[in-house]
Amino acid sequence: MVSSPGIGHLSPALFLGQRLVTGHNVRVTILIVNTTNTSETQSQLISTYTADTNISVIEIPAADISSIVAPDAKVVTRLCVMMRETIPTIRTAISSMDPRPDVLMGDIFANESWAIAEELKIPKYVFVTGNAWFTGLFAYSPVLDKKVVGQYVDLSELVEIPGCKPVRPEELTDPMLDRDDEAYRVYLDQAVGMTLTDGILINTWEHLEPQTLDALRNNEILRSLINDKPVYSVGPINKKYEPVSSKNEVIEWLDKQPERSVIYVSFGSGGTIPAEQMKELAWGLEMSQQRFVWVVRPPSGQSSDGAFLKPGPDSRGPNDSGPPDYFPEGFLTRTQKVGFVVPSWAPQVEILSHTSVAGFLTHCGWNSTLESITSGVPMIAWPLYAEQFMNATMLVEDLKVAVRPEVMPTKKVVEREEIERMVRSLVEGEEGKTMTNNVRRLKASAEEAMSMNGSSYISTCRFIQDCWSRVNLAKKQ
Ligand SMILES: O=c1ccn([C@@H]2O[C@H](COP(=O)(O)OP(=O)(O)O[C@H]3O[C@H](CO)[C@@H](O)[C@H](O)[C@H]3O)[C@@H](O)[C@H]2O)c(=O)[nH]1
Repeated sequence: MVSSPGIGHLSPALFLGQRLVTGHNVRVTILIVNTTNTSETQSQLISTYTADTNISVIEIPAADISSIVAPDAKVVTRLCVMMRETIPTIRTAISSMDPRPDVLMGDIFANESWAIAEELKIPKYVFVTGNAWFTGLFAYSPVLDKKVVGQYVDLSELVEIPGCKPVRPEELTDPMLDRDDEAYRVYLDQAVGMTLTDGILINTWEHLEPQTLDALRNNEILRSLINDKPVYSVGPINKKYEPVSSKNEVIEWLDKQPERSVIYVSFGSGGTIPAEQMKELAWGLEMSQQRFVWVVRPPSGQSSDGAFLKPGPDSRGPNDSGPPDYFPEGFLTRTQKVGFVVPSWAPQVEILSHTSVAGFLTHCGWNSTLESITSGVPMIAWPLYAEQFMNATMLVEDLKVAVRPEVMPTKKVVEREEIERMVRSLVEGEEGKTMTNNVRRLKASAEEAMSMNGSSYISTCRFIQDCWSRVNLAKKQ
C-alpha cells in the first residue's frame, strides 16, 4: 500500500492494512511518504499500529519540490507534485521488496504509482479514504469539466451527480472552486487516475450510502467513467476504542462529568479557524453554559511556533492553551469548571467513546465523521475545506445526525448566538435526542457491516478473491 502524507490518509490506510492482516490473512507493507513536517503524532501512530500486527512500514522521504512549486500553491497541487516527484524512490523501494508484492494499493493521491504496478504486471487498487458520494463526484468531475462553462461557483443551479444528492456549487471540493488555478487541473488528473485501477475500495458501507454505491456500480455514465471496475465498500475503517490502563488528563476530567453532557470541539488533524471566529466560538460555548472539551490550535494566519503551548497570564496550569488573545478576556477563568482546553491534539477516539460526550463540533473530515458515527455521537457540522461541505450536507440533510450553521463558516463568521443555540440543541434539546437516536442506529449498522458476514466483511472477502484471480491470471500471462 502506498499512502500519501497526512494523518487523514495514513490512518485509514494503517487500519485497512491491519484489517487485511488480522482478518484476512494477507501480508501488508505500507509505504508512507513522509514530508519534513511529519509530526510526532504521525510517528506514534505508525509505531502503535505496526507494533502488534504484521504490517511492515517503509518510510519514504518526500521529494523536495521547493524549486518546482510556488510556495503559495494550493495544498492539492503541492501534494500531487510531491507524490509525482517521489515516484522514483517509491519505485526503488517496491522493486527491492522481497518477496515482490502481488498487488499494489494506493490512496487517490498515489495515482502516479499505478505505472509501477504496470511495470511489475501486478493488479492495482485505489483506496478512497472519503465516502461514496465523494467518489461519485470525483469520478464524474471530468464530465462536469466538459459540461459546465465558466466557474462552477457562478452556477445558479445545483450540480447534479448520478446517485448523489445535488451539490450546491460552493460546496464542491475546494480544488474545484477555482478552475483557473493549477490545483483544478491536478485534481482532474487524479480523478482520471482513480479510474485506471482494477478496482475501487471505499471507506463506507452499503447501508450508509446505498444509492451512491448502486450508481457507481449500475449507472451507465458512472460505470463507464470508472471503466466498469468493481467497487468495494469496506468501511467503516477507523480507529476503534480500546481501553487503556494509563488515563489521559482529559479522560480523567471526562470521568467526572455527567453522562451525555459535554461537547467535544475539534477541527481534525490540521484545521484552524480565524482569530475572530475563535473568539466567537469561545463566546458561544460559554453562553451555552454547557460543558466542553476544545482542541485549540493557533488561529489561521498565525504561526504555530510553540508559543502556543506556553502558559499565559490567563493560565490554568497544564490545561492552559497559551496566549490569552486567542480567547475573549477571562474566558479560561470563567469556564474553568465546565471546560477543558487541550492544546493542538487530543485522544479523539477515546473522547468520543466516553459516556460524558453528548456531541461533536467537527470539521467533517471523513475519519472524524466515522469516529463520531461509530461512537454514536451526533454532530455540529462545521466544514472547512476539501470535501467536508458535502459531508456536512450528507450528515444534516440525508442522515439527520448533525446540525450546521446557517452561514458557511469559510465565508462568514458564525456568531456566538448561533453557536449557543446549536450547542444547547445538541445537549439538551429534542433535536439532540432525535439525532442521538439516529446516529446510534447508524452505529449499529456500521457494526453489523463490519461483523463476520456483514456487508463490508463480504465486500473485503470479494476484493481479496478478485485480487488473487487477477494475480493468478497475471502470473499465467
Ligand atoms: O486532536 C486530534 C485531532 C485529530 N485526530 C485524529 O486525526 C484524524 C483526522 O482525520 P479527518 O477527520 O479525516 O480529518 P483530516 O485530517 O482533515 O482529513 C483529510 O482526509 C480525510 C479523508 O480523506 C478527508 O475527509 C478530509 O476532508 C481531509 O482534510 C482522525 O482520525 C482523528 O481522530 C486526533 O486523534 N486528535
